[in-house]
Amino acid sequence: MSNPLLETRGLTIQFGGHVAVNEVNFQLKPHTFKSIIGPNGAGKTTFFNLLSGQLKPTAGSVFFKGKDITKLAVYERTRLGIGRSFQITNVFPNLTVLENVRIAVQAKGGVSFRLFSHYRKFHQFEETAVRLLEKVHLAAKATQLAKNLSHGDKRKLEIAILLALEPELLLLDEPTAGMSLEEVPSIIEVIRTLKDSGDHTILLIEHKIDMVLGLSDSLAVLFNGRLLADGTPQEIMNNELVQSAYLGGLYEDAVKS
Ligand SMILES: Nc1ncnc2c1ncn2[C@@H]1O[C@H](COP(=O)(O)OP(=O)(O)OP(=O)(O)O)[C@@H](O)[C@H]1O
Repeated sequence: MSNPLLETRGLTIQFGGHVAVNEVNFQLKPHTFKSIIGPNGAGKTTFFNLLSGQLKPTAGSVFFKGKDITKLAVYERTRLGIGRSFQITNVFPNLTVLENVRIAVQAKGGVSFRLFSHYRKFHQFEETAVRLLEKVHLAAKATQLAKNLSHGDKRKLEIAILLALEPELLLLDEPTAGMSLEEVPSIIEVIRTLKDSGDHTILLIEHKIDMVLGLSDSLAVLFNGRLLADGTPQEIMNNELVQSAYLGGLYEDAVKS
């Protein structure tokens, strides 16, 4: 049995009187794909914020590769190999798609703009950027300005920028949020490509269960800040606790909204 890449022990955060994440003990094995599901307000994004360092817990710890990272800042966690996407797309609108990714590759390479005179190096960064755009099925739009992309393509661009940091662990926060129904299959395809590449461990938030059943090796169910269950998709669908607390009644909301 491999050690977990990511682990939380008793992870808790309280906002005033509200416990948004409540004593969560969670494990993620390397090179697996897990989705966190749960209705609106279950604590999924807050849990992600605790993993990526945007929030500090009231109690409990986060471990990455066995190291306690609870007190580390976001950039330190990024450096260790944790890459996180947000529900809101975050790209430079007036740069081209390729430029957006090339700058991220360049930043990872530690080369500043002023030192950026060596043509060969520039070419290498650009080649890497093109390769990343191919990975997210966006190479054909490399020369378009980012601001002219559809919402779905912006999400793909954001993933390519994230990949430029070469994260071992990818935290994807509702990659289909705000997308039109027509755009959803293509982003799912991108996520499947990332999974099949075997290069990353992936943890994905989604509140529409049907979206992730076919993709996930396992599902973790958050409900009222608590980890209600964690298992294979089959185990989760058959879990009585999940059925009564989440699938019963709330499932309809979760798949429709
Ligand atoms: N900074 C904050 N201050 C106060 N309450 C917060 C804060 N962040 C989150 N909460 C509360 O914590 C609970 C969990 O919110 P969270 O956004 O993590 O849920 P979620 O499962 O990601 O929901 P959604 O699917 O709608 O994104 C909610 O009740 C929310 O109002």
